[in-house]
Amino acid sequence: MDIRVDHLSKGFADTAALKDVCLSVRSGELMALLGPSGSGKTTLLRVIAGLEMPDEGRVFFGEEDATHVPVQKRGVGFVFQHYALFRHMTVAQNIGYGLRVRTRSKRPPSSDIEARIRNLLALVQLEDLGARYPGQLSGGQRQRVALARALAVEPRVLLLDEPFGALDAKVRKDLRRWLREIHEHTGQTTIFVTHDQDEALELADRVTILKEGGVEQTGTPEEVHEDPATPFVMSFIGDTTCLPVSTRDGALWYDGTRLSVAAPAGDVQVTELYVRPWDLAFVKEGEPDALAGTVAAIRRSAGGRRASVRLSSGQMLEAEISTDSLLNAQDIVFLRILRGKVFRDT
Ligand SMILES: Nc1ncnc2c1ncn2[C@@H]1O[C@H](COP(=O)(O)OP(=O)(O)OP(=O)(O)O)[C@@H](O)[C@H]1O
Repeated sequence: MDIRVDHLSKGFADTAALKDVCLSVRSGELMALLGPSGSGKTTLLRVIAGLEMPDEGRVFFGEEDATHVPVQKRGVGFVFQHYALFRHMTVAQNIGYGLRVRTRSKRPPSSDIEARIRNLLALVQLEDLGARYPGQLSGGQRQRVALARALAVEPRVLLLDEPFGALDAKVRKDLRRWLREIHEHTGQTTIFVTHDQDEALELADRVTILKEGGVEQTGTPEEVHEDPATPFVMSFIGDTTCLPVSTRDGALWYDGTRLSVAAPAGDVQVTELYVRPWDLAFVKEGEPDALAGTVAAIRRSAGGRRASVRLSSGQMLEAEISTDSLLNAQDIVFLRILRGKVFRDT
């Protein structure tokens, strides 16, 4: 089931939570909604679910205009950060609940429900825990039960709002991998809210980045990482240093040094160059395009090691260094910018 959101706006009192949001989620796709706190991710998910009515715009489920279809009739499955399982019911009863409460005409036979529960327990790798109560499970196991329960009713779309948000980092990582595997197995159209860039990039087929209620960019993890559409996306996805630069003689200049990064075409005079830590090279003194600086600190980062370099202008620049680098704090270094991004309207 593909989902389309067309020019959606939603306000609360004096807050514009969503501003003219357009979004298409393809059938079978895992789409992440990524953005900082308050950017409108949950509101967008709730409007898609039918838990919130938009002020303007429409929501389509396939060809059907679902904007005014009540939540119970949309065929959506939810998992929230703190998903309340029924404490007095076993895991198996929790998973089967949505099927058992159906009206008689729509309820599958009991043996089919039992078989479905067994399949779902296997899918979420909790085969042996069907008889336990939620209070006897870890947080990660509980979220897996919540997902099985959401899948039990065969929803047209699965909506996940920071489902692993309350769990510790190691469990989160395991569950991420696991969710990806489940998704590959079920092919269920899924929309996933997170404020964690790594989670979005690792899990999703495509990512939509929201800022202040508006869509900044939708693209594959590679697209938003390698070709960010706006300075916000560039800074939000991965570390970035922003340098004020000017254009002269068809080149970019920073603090009197002509850089070897190509200047944008057109008449941009003063602009900003966004540089990733891994798009810098340490070079020898005297190279014409090298920026001189002093290493202020060296620290570990997720992928290796980073040097914080104070350029002679006073500006700090983050540069990736090899794990066997002999660089020390206070060393004088020379950096060449290999690659950077200039946005036209900054
Ligand atoms: N029920 C509500 N009443 C008033 N304001 C609301 C309500 N729900 C959301 N908002 C406001 O709308 C904006 C978007 O909120 P939303 O929860 O969608 O953001 P979010 O990106 O999901 O944030 P977080 O990551 O912190 O959950 C925020 O400014 C929030 O304060």
